[in-house]
Amino acid sequence: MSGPGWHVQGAASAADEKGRRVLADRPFAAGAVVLSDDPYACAVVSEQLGSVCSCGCAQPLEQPLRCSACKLVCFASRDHQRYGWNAGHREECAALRAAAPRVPPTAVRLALRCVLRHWAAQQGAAGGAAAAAAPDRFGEVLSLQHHWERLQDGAKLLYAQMGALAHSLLGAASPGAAEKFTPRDMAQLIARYGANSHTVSDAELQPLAVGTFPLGAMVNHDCRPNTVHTFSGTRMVFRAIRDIQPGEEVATSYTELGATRWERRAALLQHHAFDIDTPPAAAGVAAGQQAEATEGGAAAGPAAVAAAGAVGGSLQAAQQAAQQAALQRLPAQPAAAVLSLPQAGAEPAGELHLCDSLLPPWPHDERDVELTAVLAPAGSGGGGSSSGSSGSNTRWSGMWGCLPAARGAASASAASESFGIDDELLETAAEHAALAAGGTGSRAGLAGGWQQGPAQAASSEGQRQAPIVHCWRAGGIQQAAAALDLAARYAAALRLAQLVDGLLSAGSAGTAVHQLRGALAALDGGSRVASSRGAAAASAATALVLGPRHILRLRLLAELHRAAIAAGQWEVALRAGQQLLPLYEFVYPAVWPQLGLLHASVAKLAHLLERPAEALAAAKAAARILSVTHGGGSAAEEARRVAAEAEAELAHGAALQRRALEDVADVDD
Ligand SMILES: C[S@@+](CC[C@H](N)C(=O)[O-])C[C@H]1O[C@@H](n2cnc3c(N)ncnc32)[C@H](O)[C@@H]1O
Repeated sequence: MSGPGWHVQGAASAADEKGRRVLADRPFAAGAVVLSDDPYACAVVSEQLGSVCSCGCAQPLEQPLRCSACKLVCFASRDHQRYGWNAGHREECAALRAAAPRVPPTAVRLALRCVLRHWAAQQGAAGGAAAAAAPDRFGEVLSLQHHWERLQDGAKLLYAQMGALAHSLLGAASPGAAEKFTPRDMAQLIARYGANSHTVSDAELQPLAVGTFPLGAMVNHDCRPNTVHTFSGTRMVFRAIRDIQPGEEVATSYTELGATRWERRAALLQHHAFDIDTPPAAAGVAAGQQAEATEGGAAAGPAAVAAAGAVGGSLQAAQQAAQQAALQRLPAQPAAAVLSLPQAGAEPAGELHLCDSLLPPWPHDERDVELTAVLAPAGSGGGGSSSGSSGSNTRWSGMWGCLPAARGAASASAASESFGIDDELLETAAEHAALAAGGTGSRAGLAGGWQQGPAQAASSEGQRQAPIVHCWRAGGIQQAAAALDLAARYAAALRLAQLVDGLLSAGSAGTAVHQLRGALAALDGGSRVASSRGAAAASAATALVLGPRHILRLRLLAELHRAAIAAGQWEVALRAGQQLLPLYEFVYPAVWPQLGLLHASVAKLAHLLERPAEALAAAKAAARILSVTHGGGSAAEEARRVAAEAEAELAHGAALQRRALEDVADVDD
């Protein structure tokens, strides 16, 4: 496969896990379109079915025209409806009616559209109509990797259940197609989407649809990508975010870059079945060598444990164990001590895991030290374990916590092997898939792959999970009470972050703003969560605070910015946005959609609040970034409009000031 300025190269060998890749054949300057692709099939995400056209254009609707038969999907106009009907909705409509009143998950609807398109192409070919149609790319879709053999049991079960559902609906849509495709075929097609489909989003990164892009899916992942993809309608466009040289691999990011390395690793393992920290595949590699080989070179993580285990046993088993640990965000070293966090109402209490380590106890990169830094006030006696300071605070060490994903599907492997799915499981799978298809994070960047499946199902259960907060400090934990106090504030903030979506959709944005501000103040050493065991000691000991670039601070500020806009609290939103900008500059490439959109949001807020100098600076930055990431388009135009208006306001203000000065001079004369 090749195109103007690029070609797809096959895997170097059978052992080359990266598989096919896109290579540049000529230089591409920053901002240039490298390649683009139309979807073979796409399906509007469940929560947008009433507000986005389902003819295949994914256009937002002002006056939705609902299909009178299935009463589910909508179209932009009669023309779009006619086109959509002939392009596959006729058959899809029968399937949707068969499923009513339930709405099949997005992945199931996408699988139906894909198979129905291929079936129609085959029927057309059989009827001699092939010449009129574009070449059928279904073979390219089938060439995408489903990684079935590497999937976790829970993922296999979910895909098997969705496959069974898709097959039963295919029977209603097209009995002929249902004879050709088995439930297993449908399950493996859906598993392919797990690693290869993309969320079609609008300029603001709001999800509209999910599509399968056979060429777009050839672009591999890199945590330091040289392209970014955005959408023009449903067309997926990859643009260079820096100059690309001939021979260089074209890469994008599949995962949110505003994250620690171990979070990115877990997300890529979960959704794309590859490991960015795979130990060299040679048995007998010493754990120490492994630690040196990790990016950042400082921490022995699960990869090192895997290699150590491999010395005496199976390398593959050790790697799998390491990957399981990575998926659960478990550090390699056992904790030196585990303490219970104070109970928060009816919620499970949570734990603090204390670790004797200077650096994060996972394979990490140099940014992660900043993203997890904990500071102690200078002179408190708590600092000095490492270099670095912020204001009067000095580096104490690090803290990172999460609400662990719920587990429990492990016993399901037998069912998934046999596809003997009972109705109750099918129902659960559909619900999980609906959860997965809805509300996923284009807000969080969704740098690519459709974040779907078990992770979302698990993270929704994660709300009821007890937080685990890891804290590390070299030379043993001398100040457990202070660590416990900060960890309690950390855990409370994690729980709150899980509730923000619910508060916003319940119309309680003001409450979300209030609580988020309280959480940020608490993490900066303001009022603290009382710990029965640690409060007294902590107040006497060092009051630890989060570092200025801590990942939790970034996430809370992003939520505060969003909630304050929803609440119409412009001052709070502007301030949160301005505090967030340097953090985004730290985690994202210099040219990246989230960064451009945040500058644009800050520009609009400053403009609204009549602060033209701030508006102008932010609008110029937004226009510069968005004209690369979005290739101009409405988002960059809007930023340019704000810049022009702010400039005019500044000029007007300067003219008024000049005139006032002249008037004063006249009076003096
Ligand atoms: C969207 S496909 C990319 C095309 C793929 N290489 C192929 O041959 O079909 C995603 C899959 O490519 C592989 N992949 C992508 N980026 C990778 C990376 N940086 N390291 C290892 N494997 C990668 C993984 O198997 C992943 O599930």
